[in-house]
Amino acid sequence: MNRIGVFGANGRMGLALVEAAHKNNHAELGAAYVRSSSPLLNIAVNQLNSAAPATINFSDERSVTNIDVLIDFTLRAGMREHLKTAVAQNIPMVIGTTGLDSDDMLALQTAAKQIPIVFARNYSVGVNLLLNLVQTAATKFGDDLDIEIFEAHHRHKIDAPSGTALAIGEAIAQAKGWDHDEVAVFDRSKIETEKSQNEIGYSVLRGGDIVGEHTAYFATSGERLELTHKASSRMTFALGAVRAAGWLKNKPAGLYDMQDVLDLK
Ligand SMILES: NC(=O)C1=CN([C@@H]2O[C@H](COP(=O)(O)OP(=O)(O)OC[C@H]3O[C@@H](n4cnc5c(N)ncnc54)[C@H](OP(=O)(O)O)[C@@H]3O)[C@@H](O)[C@H]2O)C=CC1
Ligand SMILES: O=C(O)C1=N[C@H](C(=O)O)C[C@H](O)C1
Repeated sequence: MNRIGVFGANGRMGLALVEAAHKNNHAELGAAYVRSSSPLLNIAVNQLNSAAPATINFSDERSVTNIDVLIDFTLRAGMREHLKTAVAQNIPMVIGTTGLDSDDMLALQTAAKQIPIVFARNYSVGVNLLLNLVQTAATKFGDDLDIEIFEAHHRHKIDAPSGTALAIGEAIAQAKGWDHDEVAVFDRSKIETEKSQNEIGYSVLRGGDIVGEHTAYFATSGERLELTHKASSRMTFALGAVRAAGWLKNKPAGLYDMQDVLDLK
């Protein structure tokens, strides 16, 4: 049995991960961690999610013991602290936190020299298939092509564009042989020229309880292809992350992603 420890266990994804780990036949929820200052410490997890085991209380993230894989879906600062814990204790890690900067990515790469890490900006099967489909679309149209990415999420999401939108854009840039940082356009309000075809435009909606929607548009003269993924439950991401945790056990140190887990490369 894979004993899973979930950081940020009181968060939206944390509560879904706790449930997914508990329900998985090959995994067991070992611990549900919250910050050391949290008022939830020692409270039963199933008071917040009735599908969680009655036997596990929220515990202090500084006391990680007897865990096979750690999962982190928190925020940048939390992820950095949790990464240090995983490296210090030599525990494999699954990370879904988005909104990371280049320094955070460097920290992930450095840590992955010592422990195996799966880092994915989306743990759904559909989005990981989409990452391959957009590469085909980007290369099969001619040069007369405009590429745009739209994403929509719930009102609580703080990073924008979403990690998934950026992953889609990076996959397209890679297929086109472009440097993503040079072709990404996040704001057109100050641009007074026509759109270049060597760019990837991003747009964002935040509202209500939208779990996560992404569309890549391939618009050419005379036709338009729209590739859309819609997540309708956070449990999709949580189940994917628990699947990644099972895949990660006994893997050598290295930085992996969900396409490795799903054998989509
Ligand atoms: N890769 C994927 O498939 C998916 C990724 N995500 C990503 O997961 C992340 C979490 O999303 P969501 O669950 O909606 O967010 P929530 O705001 O609901 O939860 C965030 C959690 O992180 C904890 N946290 C925040 N900062 C710290 C810190 N410095 N130290 C320790 N713990 C901290 C919070 O604790 P507290 O309550 O005490 O502040 C809370 O438990 C986001 O980055 C989101 O984009 C989401 C869905 C799918
Ligand atoms: O914050 C979310 O909710 C989500 N975040 C991820 C992202 O930034 O792409 C994945 C998913 O779309 C939900």
